[in-house]
Amino acid sequence: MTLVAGIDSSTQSCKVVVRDADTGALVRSGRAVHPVGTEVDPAAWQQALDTAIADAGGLDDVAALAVGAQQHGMVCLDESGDVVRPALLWNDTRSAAAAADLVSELGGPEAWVDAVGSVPVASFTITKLRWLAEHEPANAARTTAVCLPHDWLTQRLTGGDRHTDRSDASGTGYWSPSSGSYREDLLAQAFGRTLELPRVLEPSAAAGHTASGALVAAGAGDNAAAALGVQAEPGDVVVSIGTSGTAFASSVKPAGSLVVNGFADAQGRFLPLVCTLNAARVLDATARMLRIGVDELSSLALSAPPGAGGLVLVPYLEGERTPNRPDASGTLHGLRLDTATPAHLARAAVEGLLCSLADAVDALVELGIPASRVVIVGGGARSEAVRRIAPTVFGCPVVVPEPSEFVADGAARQAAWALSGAIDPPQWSALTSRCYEALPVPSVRERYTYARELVLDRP
Ligand SMILES: Nc1ncnc2c1ncn2[C@@H]1O[C@H](COP(=O)(O)OP(=O)(O)O)[C@@H](O)[C@H]1O
Ligand SMILES: O=C(CO)[C@@H](O)[C@H](O)COP(=O)(O)O
Repeated sequence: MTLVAGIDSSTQSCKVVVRDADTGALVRSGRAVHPVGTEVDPAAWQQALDTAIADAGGLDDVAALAVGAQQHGMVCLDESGDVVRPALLWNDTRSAAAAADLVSELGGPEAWVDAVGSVPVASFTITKLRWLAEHEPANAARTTAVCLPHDWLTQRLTGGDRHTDRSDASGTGYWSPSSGSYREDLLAQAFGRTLELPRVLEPSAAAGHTASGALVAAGAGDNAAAALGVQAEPGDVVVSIGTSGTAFASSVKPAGSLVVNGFADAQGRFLPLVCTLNAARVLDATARMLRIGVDELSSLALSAPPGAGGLVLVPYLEGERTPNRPDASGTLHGLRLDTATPAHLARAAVEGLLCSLADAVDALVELGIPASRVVIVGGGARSEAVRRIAPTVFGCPVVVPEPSEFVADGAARQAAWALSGAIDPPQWSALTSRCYEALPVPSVRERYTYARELVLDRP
């Protein structure tokens, strides 16, 4: 049996899966936690990767591997290749003002959509580089190269040159998915000069080999890797409920808007995507407030009526990216004596999270992307309340594949693809999924929209 490995170096943890290259069958897996915070020393990702690999029983017997990782994080390197400062992650909002400046300097948001498919917000690497130039001139002066979390880990595995792929390059703000080339002019405008950038590999290319001789594939941003892992069908919109909430779909042509990020995918196509800052951790935070675990939160939520008696949680607990309100906070709206119960709060948290993601799906639909089904993945998809309430909020059937680490799975599938030399990725066994259907409850979204508009412009 030929083995391949996939790595997911995501916000909260590092996961490793080892799979059969031909069938995709899971052979073994491992994981390790990442430090908390929006600024992380990349060495901590390396340590977590080493621990996760050991937990998975080592990778000496794998023929190929690939890294999927959280997008956008700014890893600054000096001329020796050493890290200049801790990486600023996708959910670090300190560069929000820099993002606004960059948008107006280029002539407005439409100019950015034309240039790179997306309007940069604080998550995008280019805005972090502007922030660095303005706030840490000594660190900026030392920086000669910049790369992303998956690029950095891939280079650590190969010991060779730095590479990236189309999907991750498309989240920088200085690479154009439609032309397939860097916009070094935009980088220079943002940072004051250009920097050494990783070479962008095609989806099935090799970045190099590990010391033990395993092929290291191009890797990908985590959402693009998840798209490879879930093997979604036309008409499916994938909604990932991890630290971030994302809604995305495969597209044969570039597709971005003022709200939708027009990313590239990891199969040579495109991945229009909407991302929120607040997803699974809305459930974590609510469970913490109630001093219960997430499973009990789920049971409580299901014990309350749809609409939580009018109680609405607008879940902007870390500020928000879509809509772009970096300084927003969360709000509870509609609290009354009869809704002041743990069950109503639990229901409001699940519904608020899902309404925010339904807004994200709507933004894709407005771009002409079909959404006949929603496929939910990520840690939050393990919640029974999320699964059962989702179709009432999304207004369409919701498919939940049997829980798996889809980012790591997609990276493993990419590794098998690179190893095979074939034109297309291998067709692995179909996933076992369950479909949840329920009548839509439009009043839940109507009330959420009302509450959201009330608080949108208040910090
Ligand atoms: N059964 C569950 N119910 C609700 N949330 C869950 C459940 N299991 C895991 N989670 C949450 O999922 C999140 C981790 O999801 P994951 O997709 O691995 O995130 P990331 O990739 O961003 O690190 C955590 O916040 C965790 O609390
Ligand atoms: O910024 C984005 C997408 O644009 C996020 O989706 C990050 O890629 C982090 O992903 P998770 O760790 O939440 O999976």
